[in-house]
Formats: sequence, structure tokens, C-alpha cells
Amino acid sequence: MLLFPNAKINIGLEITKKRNDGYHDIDTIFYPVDWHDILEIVPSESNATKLTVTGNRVDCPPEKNLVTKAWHVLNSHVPIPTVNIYLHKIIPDGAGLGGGSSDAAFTLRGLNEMFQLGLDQATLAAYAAEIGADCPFFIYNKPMRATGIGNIFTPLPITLKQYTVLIVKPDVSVSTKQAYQGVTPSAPITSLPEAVISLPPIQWQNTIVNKFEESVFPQFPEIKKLKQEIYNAGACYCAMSGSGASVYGIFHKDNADRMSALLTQLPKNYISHVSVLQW
Ligand SMILES: C[C@@](CO)(OP(=O)(O)O)[C@H](O)COP(=O)(O)OP(=O)(O)OC[C@H]1O[C@@H](n2ccc(N)nc2=O)[C@H](O)[C@@H]1O
Ligand SMILES: Nc1ncnc2c1ncn2[C@@H]1O[C@H](COP(=O)(O)OP(=O)(O)O)[C@@H](O)[C@H]1O
Repeated sequence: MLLFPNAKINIGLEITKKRNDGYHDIDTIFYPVDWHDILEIVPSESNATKLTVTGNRVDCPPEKNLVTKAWHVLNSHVPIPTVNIYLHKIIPDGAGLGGGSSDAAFTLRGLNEMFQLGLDQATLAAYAAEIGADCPFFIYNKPMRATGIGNIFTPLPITLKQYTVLIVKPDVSVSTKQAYQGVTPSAPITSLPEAVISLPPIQWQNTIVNKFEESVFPQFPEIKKLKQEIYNAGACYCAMSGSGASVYGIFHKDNADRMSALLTQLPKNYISHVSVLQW
């Protein structure tokens, strides 16, 4: 079985409260984008599940990979046969794009289908929550407002199909845990879903904020500079995704030439992707 786990971007990210369990309550909009890893799951004759990773380097061994964790989490609820899994990493990690979480969620989805377990989305999302806060989103994988620790969802009727979204990952990685530690939670100034639904992206700049930028930009000035460069190239709206380090720009399609010019000027060790959106 071949699967293509996709990345997400966060449109706005408020951090409203530090909880007693060490996690934070957030308010954000998850938006799926078409930057994909490649995941293959095949039946195994062996008595152990094995993961082989190729492509971009992942800074943890296969047994700690979230894909392996997904197999174990599912197997702890519903015993399943062992499998061989091949993961080709394309989505950069430490990027705020949720690549690892998506790989894990697609593993749950793939195993559910492969072994005809008949688990519904709510059950898969509950298992995904045992893997990581971002993980349940990728079970649903459509534009959603997320609250709680990022696991309480309301579908959002928005589309960016008429725009082009550029995502750039500079040559730095941000630890999600450390990024949360650097933030002082505060009440949101505006209602995020209302603003996103009622205003066009050109009017989001001073209204829809990613709270992590406050703490991450002073530590990584190159991310702040990149955001300014994307605005200078004509983006309607630009922000860091999640806890960083990637930055995305939403461009009118008629500004595609300026966006392409920016791509040729970026440092060679920056990774970029131009998305064709499904939503
Ligand atoms: C910041 C966000 C925004 O979408 O995404 P990324 O930038 O990582 O993609 C998410 O909240 C990241 O979710 P995820 O990366 O799955 O987090 P986890 O692995 O569960 O947690 C990593 C660490 O982040 C902190 N954490 C995570 C989520 C949350 N709501 N509050 C937290 O304080 C905790 O310290 C935790 O130990
Ligand atoms: N399949 C995977 N892909 C990427 N990273 C993984 C994976 N499994 C475990 N990880 C670990 O999770 C960390 C965060 O990965 P990821 O979710 O892709 O980034 P982010 O939290 O920035 O969205 C990585 O630094 C890596 O150590």
C-alpha cells in the first residue's frame, strides 16, 4: 500500500494558556498543503515490524520514528500483523509543517485499511493523540480550526485555491518544546476563525498572528528576514508555520513572476515548495 502523507501550515496561532500537564492550549487553523512524503506499507513474514527511512535525514533512529510508534500504538489497541514500512522523507523536519505527525497519522490510516479494521475517524484520531498533539489533524486532513492542545476540531469553510502558497524552510530547525517554553500565553485579540472567514488574505497581516514569532524571531533573525523578503516579493500574507522554522507566503496567482524571482535569490541551502492546493 502506497501513501503520500502531506504537510500542513498554521494560519494564525494563539497560545492561550499553559496547562498543568505542561502542554499549552492553542487556537489555530490547520491547512493541508501538497508537500508530501512517500510511505509504503507491505505485509511481513518476520515477527517484527521494520521501518526503512530514505530521503532527507531524520534525526532519530527508526525505532523512535513516529511511524514505528504509530504501528505500536495501533497494535496496543487492536492486535495487527507485522509489516515492513518504507518511508521516503521529503517534508523537512523541525519546520512547523507536521511532517512526522502526518507520517504517523497516515500509517494509522493505512494499517486500518490494509487490515480492514473498520475503525472510524474519531477512533483513529484518539489513537493519533497518543502519538503527538498535531497527529489527529492528519486523520481528518482538511481545513480546521483547532483548540485544546490542537486536538479539538471545527471544520472551517475556507479555500485558498485561488492563491499560490510558497513555503520556505531556512537552514535552521526549531524545537517545538523549546518554542513553547519561550512563549508567554495570552488571550487572543481577535477571533481567529471569524477573521479568516470574513477577511481576504491581503487584510490578515495585522490581525492574524503566529504567537511563536515573538519568541522565535529574536533567536533566529534569518526567519524574520525571510518573512520580510517574502512580503517584499508581493505576498498578500506571510507568516511562520507552527513553531517554525518554515515561513509561508500566500500570493495572488498574478504575482507568480515575483514569487519565482524570489526563489532564484534564496540561499542554496533553503528548501522551498510551491503548493497547488486542494482546498
Ligand atoms: C506547534 C505545533 C502547532 O501546530 O506544531 P509544529 O510547529 O510542531 O508543527 C503543535 O502544537 C505541536 O504539535 P506536536 O509537534 O505534535 O507536539 P508534541 O510532539 O505532542 O509535543 C512536543 C512538545 O511541545 C509542547 N507542546 C505541544 C503541543 C501543545 N499544545 N503544547 C505544548 O506545550 C510540549 O512541551 C511537548 O512536549
Ligand atoms: N517520520 C518522521 N518524520 C520527521 N520527523 C520525525 C519522524 N519521526 C520522528 N520524528 C522526530 O520528530 C521531530 C519533529 O518532526 P516534524 O513533526 O516533522 O516537525 P515539526 O514538529 O517541526 O512539524 C523531528 O526532529 C524528529 O526527531
